[in-house]
Amino acid sequence: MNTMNPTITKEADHQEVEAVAPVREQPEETIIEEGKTVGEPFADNAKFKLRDVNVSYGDTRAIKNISLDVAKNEVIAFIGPSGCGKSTFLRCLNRMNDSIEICKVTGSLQLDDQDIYDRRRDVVELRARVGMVFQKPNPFPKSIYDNVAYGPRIHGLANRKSDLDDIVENSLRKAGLWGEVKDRLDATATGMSGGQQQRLCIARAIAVSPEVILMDEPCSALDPIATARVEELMAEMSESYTIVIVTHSMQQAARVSNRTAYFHLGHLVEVNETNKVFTSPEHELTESYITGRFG
Ligand SMILES: Nc1ncnc2c1ncn2[C@@H]1O[C@H](COP(=O)(O)OP(=O)(O)OP(=O)(O)O)[C@@H](O)[C@H]1O
Repeated sequence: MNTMNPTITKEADHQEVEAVAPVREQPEETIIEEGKTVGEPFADNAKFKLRDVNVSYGDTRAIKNISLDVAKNEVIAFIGPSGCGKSTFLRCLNRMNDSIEICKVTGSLQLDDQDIYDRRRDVVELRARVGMVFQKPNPFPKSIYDNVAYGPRIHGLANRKSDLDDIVENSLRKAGLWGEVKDRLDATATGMSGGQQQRLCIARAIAVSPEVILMDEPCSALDPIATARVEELMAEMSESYTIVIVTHSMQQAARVSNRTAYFHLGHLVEVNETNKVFTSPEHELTESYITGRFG
């Protein structure tokens, strides 16, 4: 870990980030010590142990020496201005960055004390354990039933049709969708409303019995009613799953999460109980962001 000899980074240096995603009234005088996060980034019952994580796209550093634990069965929200690295960091947790050729991830990333980036690791199995829900609902152009049954089929989770039927029904129930679709399971999923499609994608993730669900701005394409439904669902799901959510909405982070992590230009500035982050943040950058001074 680099905290013994932290690199001092002046934030005005990072033109490449600002060029892509302009951040208003960046407090330029604020110095962030690389690898130094204020608050409570570590947990006793860690599901993920992430240490000294760096991510680059070619020559551009997007994640700068971040260390964080994600606790079992917590809901942790990643917030911060556009381009600060929230999605990049989230995608490390189930190796979704693997498909980006110029993306290089270094550091120690462990799930249940096992290296996520071990060469021998089966990435398909990893992504079944660590499921993902994306910003835009992305159901397959198949029936509602087949969308949910797809994962269990390829992972061999059901031997008989009746087992598969049970998995589909249970997953749709957990996603709060069963009542709305039980009479039209053969209808095509792309004909559903956006909110229903997103809950279908959650059902699809749940169907392979994941331990963790990563959510990358899951409500940004939804109206307020559909958003409220997904947030209710997250509260129910948090009893069974560890949830990591990237959100642009501070209100959403405040409503759904136990802990909040504030990212800034690739640094993890602060991690604390959500209530503390929004009522008495420790770092001046967190305070500036949550009070709307920039971002
Ligand atoms: N595929 C990619 N290739 C090159 N650079 C990328 C790629 N994806 C992200 N980046 C860069 O990495 C940095 C972090 O981006 P990232 O999308 O992780 O930020 P974010 O905080 O999730 O942003 P937003 O809130 O706008 O979604 C940005 O400078 C971005 O331009």
